[in-house]
Amino acid sequence: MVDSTLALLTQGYAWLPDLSRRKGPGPVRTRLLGKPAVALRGPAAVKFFYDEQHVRRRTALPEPILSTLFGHGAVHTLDGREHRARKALFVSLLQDAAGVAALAERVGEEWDRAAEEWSDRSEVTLFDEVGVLITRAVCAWAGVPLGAGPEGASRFGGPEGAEGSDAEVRRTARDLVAMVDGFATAGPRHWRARHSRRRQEKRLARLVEEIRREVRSADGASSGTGHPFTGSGTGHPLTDSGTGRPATDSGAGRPLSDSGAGGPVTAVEAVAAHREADGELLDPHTAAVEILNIIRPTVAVTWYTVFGAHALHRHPALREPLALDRPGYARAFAHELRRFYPFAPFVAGHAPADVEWHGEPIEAGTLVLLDLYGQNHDPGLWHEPYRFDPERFTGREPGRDELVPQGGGEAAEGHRCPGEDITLAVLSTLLPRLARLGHRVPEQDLRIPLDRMPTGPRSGFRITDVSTPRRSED
Ligand code: HEM
Repeated sequence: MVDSTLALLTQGYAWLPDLSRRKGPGPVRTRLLGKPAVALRGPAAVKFFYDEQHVRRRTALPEPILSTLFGHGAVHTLDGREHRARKALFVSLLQDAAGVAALAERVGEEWDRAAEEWSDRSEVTLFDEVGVLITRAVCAWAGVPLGAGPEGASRFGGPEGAEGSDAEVRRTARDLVAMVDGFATAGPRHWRARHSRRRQEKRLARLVEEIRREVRSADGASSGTGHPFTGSGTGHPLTDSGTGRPATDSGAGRPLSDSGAGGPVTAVEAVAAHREADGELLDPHTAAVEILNIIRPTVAVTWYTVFGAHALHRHPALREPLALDRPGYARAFAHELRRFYPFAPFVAGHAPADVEWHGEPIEAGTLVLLDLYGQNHDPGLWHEPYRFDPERFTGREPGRDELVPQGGGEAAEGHRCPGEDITLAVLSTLLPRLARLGHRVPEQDLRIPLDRMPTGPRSGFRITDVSTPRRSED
């Protein structure tokens, strides 16, 4: 059988749908990186794929993807008990309704501040600016200091003054975007991604060590009992867990919202305090990897925001219900953006033993792909799948394994993305603002190349003559 690695790299999102069309219905057999592979799609395939008897993740992700997108030792690479213990940390942090709402509110405030500034500029590239404003919001929310800024001076000696802060926010945004942008290419974008990841991992590992030192010394000063990080009874999650449960389950306070007892607990503090299935803290490097697995994909919502601008430009009639905040419409629009536009192409794991899918044998060691992009455009599941229509989702939520841009199954049990609430909340905050933003879209290259991964409008979506709703009323 022909190896498809080159075809994947050159055709991008079109590769698997093309192969499926050529081979007809049913699983698609091919080879990737020299190994036998089979691609599946559809709600029943989602159930099959997310059963660990059928698919395991540990060795499935190639080194170039780990060194750019996810990080070595990331939750994405774990199975079984180790995965469930680590995943509980993400689920408790990222599916806490108050925490999600607090993040979305911050993103909205940053947009409002930025939009005022855009109106003083002759032209703005939306992709760049949205990346920066989400970076600013998510880092403040997660407890990642970026020099002095609205939150005040850094505990960790970042550059002082608003200018220093702005430069650092932009540098960090560039790194976070680069990690996503360079995972599926062999050229300079890939090396930039590796470099960005190394820089951010180093910095965040130092932050974790510093937080742990601070807590140890505070704990020593207040109680003077026993070994730090093991049940000192101070109520701080870093010292109070020791149970193998994630710190945020300890009752020490709700993550990311002011608990009133023991003060707010940030995502960074929760990761620093998290204990693995064996009761051990994460080593600082892995903790840094997982902090990045919270802030990097939040910044990746930039891609969908720009797709939102593209959709509104192509379908101006959809602007009004968004701008007027018709109940449920922004969420429906966000679902349709995630279905229609290409982002994650597929997810992959290995068959741990000889297994069978609908009578088709899948040999142990076979790479099993779940075709996310293909499923989101499957005419058997979606009427006119290549038509952008948010009304598909008005008045109804998609089925668990039907719409799968961020994986399928249950987030708490399998590898489904734990960041869907955040993705939807951030988009539901930004899309109505985007629809209300006065602007012009000058002549530019808005094509979205399917052979580039990840992709987006080539121009980054440039806008001119920006006016904010308040300004235009002045
Ligand atoms: C831009 C929107 C996003 C897209 C397209 C996306 C897509 C995905 C996909 C396809 C997976 C893999 C599912 C699997 O392996 O079965 C995943 C996993 C993950 N995502 Fe997202 N995601 C997004 C936003 C977020 C956000 C906002 C966060 C966190 C704040 C996040 C955190 C994670 C984590 C930690 C995992 C690993 C889960 C595990 O292996 O158990 N993602 N995401």
